Amino acid sequence: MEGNVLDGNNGMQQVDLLMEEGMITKMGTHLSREGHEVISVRNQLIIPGMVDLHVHLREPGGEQKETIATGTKAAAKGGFTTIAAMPNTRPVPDSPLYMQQLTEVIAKDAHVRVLPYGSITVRQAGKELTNFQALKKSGAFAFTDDGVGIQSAHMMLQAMKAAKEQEAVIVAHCEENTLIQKGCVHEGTFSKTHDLPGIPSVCEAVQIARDVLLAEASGARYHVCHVSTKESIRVIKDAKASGIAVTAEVTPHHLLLCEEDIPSADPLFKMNPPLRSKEDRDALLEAFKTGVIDFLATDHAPHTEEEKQQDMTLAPFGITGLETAFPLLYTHLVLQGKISLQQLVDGFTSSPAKAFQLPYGTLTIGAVADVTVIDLQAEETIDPTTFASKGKNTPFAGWRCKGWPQLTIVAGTIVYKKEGVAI
Ligand SMILES: NC(=O)N[C@@H](CC(=O)O)C(=O)O
Ligand SMILES: [Zn+2]
Ligand SMILES: [Zn+2]
Repeated sequence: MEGNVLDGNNGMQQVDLLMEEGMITKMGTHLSREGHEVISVRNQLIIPGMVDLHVHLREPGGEQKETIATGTKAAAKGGFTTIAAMPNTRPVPDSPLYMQQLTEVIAKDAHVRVLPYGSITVRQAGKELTNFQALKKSGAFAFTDDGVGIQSAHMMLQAMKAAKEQEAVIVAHCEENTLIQKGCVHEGTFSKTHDLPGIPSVCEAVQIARDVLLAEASGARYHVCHVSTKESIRVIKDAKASGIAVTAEVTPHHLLLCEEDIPSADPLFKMNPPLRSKEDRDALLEAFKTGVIDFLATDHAPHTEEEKQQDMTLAPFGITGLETAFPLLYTHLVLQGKISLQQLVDGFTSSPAKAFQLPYGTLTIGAVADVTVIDLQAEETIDPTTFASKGKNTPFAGWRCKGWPQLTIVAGTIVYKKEGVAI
């Protein structure tokens, strides 16, 4: 393969990549082409295969919203080669049996690498810890109850102790339920003008503050999902300064949108955590640029059109993200001069890999041949009807973007090629 390589670890180079048996075996200029199939993408950008550690695939139990087949097809189309699947499915992967059943479907149906999360508590009900050792043995990559916050400090401490024993990361959706009454949007100007129940910023930060102290007490590795408020950033920054092993992610929608961008009580703008204030959005961008927030994750959360046609209070939380993440951030942050291309690429490759000690997200000799090719010039309008995902629920329909993935390679095998692309 030949082209311009931008790697979070190694910068931009014009190189040839040799892939053999799923690995990168040589990199350099003027490598011999003899006996090899040549993929020439000279005017395009080659980056490490992208990593998204926060994806809802919905299978088992929610196949009307998404399946492992459709969700991973969407991932491949979005340039992702490794994704981590959230456990808020039915059943929840809270036992070795359910975890095994899940890994069997992944082995059979997935178009990209899928790392399944095990749940922290049985049925994600917050009452009883799962068996981390048994779950890890049957394939759990890390532990989370994403979709709900762990309400009990005692439960979270037990979870962290168990995770430390297994050298696994605790991944947390932070939301203190006693501070919310059926909220559906950020408690702020939009909730007031539309008379909708709000979700206050403090319900997130208060749980992160509790958890970083528990992480310190237990010595566990702790990761915060979808950070949305400036107060959360302050807590994470202080915890990092104190040497606590915490990392954090931010979604494209929280970097690009705020409550002022919600045109009406439209459920396509309803997600959890909600779009916050402009100050929160700006603080998130700054935190990502300075490394207080470690990496990017989509929180791809597909739902059916019927579900999203209900009113703002009844519709489920969540928006799709896999197929639009790179073009959105490239066009509306990189091309606007708000972050560098390197920061965007790192955020979806080397940074999540580093935070979770995964052997992906880099193009180096001996690494797995996970590669994504992007055309930075190609310009298209986001059209949900063309999504590979079953979930068409995006607030970004109609946005014009550059930087569309053209080719996605997992362990040396092409899993996505954009229609009409010559290689
Ligand atoms: N983010 C969302 O708005 N929804 C997620 C749950 C979650 O990530 O908390 C979902 O499963 O739909
Ligand atoms: Zn969540
Ligand atoms: Zn989620």
